[in-house]
Amino acid sequence: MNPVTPAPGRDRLRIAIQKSGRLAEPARALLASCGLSWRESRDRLFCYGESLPIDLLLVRDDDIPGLIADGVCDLGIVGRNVLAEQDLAGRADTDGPRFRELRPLGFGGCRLAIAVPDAWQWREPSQLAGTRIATSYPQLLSQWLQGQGIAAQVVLLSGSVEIAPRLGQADAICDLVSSGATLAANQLKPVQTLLDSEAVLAGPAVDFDDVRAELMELLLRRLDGALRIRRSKLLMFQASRELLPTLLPLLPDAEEPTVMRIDGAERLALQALCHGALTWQRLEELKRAGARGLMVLPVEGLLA
Ligand SMILES: Nc1ncnc2c1ncn2[C@@H]1O[C@H](COP(=O)(O)OP(=O)(O)OP(=O)(O)O)[C@@H](O)[C@H]1O
Ligand SMILES: O=P(O)(O)OC[C@H]1O[C@H](OP(=O)(O)OP(=O)(O)O)[C@H](O)[C@@H]1O
Ligand SMILES: [Mg+2]
Repeated sequence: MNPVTPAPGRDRLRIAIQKSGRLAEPARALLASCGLSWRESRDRLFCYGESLPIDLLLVRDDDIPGLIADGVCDLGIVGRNVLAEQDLAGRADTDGPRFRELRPLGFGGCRLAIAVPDAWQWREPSQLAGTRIATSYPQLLSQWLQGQGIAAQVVLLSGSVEIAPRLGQADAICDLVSSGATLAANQLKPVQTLLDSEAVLAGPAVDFDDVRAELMELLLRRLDGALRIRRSKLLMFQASRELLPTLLPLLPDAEEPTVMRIDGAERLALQALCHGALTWQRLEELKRAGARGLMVLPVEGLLA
């Protein structure tokens, strides 16, 4: 099958994902955890859905919004940063948003931020007036500058934005930041976040009116289950009965725990499905409140 021709009759759903890069592996793993399996084409650009009529097209992440806009693909997994930038870029042709963010997916987390040289005494955004700001995100940056009423020059660079101030091409930059290591290595500091980003499942702003609507609904249902499970853990511990009123409020994101008596004693064994992050701090808090033998287990599947 030719990967860039819409599927005949539109009886299959086609999802664009990154071929290689940060989002490639987690995107495939997430879709696989929704029960999707594929047969890969020899050129490794197209994956034919075997378990469901849902195919994958493997592309550069920057191409994903355009493929959705052109109807070549129905959905895509892409960073919110790329989607939002290209949505703004295409607004001249349409009245409202061209794309819809269907689900945030919990990976590829980063932020689009303005960074200035370490030596700057940063106080407020108005200091950017009259400066040159290098970025690969001209639309998002221009929109933010306009909202702030700041007149600055946007210098468009496709990569290696962080070295622009050292090369004298710009005074400040606007780029993706995750750990902050790249900024630090270039003697820059982040001063203003424009967008918090993560990978999202994106689709066109308009609804499908054929079998793709049902396929998308099925996929979203499975995705919601898979995402919920991904964050869920089974917490097991023991405690004496009189401590329950102290311990249970420490588990606000847990479902009603299962409570079992141990050998008729006053000690209880509890297991609770927790949907929030079970950090070391939370476990230590439970221990201080009298929980013993705390154990956290991954959840492989869940059928309510
Ligand atoms: N340092 C980072 N940490 C976490 N996520 C990031 C980071 N940098 C970028 N991302 C997210 O991952 C997405 C893909 O980044 P990647 O570096 O793989 O893209 P790319 O080099 O443009 O790949 P492609 O070859 O597909 O064009 C970004 O658009 C962003 O949403
Ligand atoms: O805050 P950090 O953890 O350092 O991450 C931020 C860097 O990561 C991304 O670049 P990437 O590593 O993908 O390099 P590239 O942009 O040159 O592809 C991004 O463009 C930043 O440069
Ligand atoms: Mg790219």
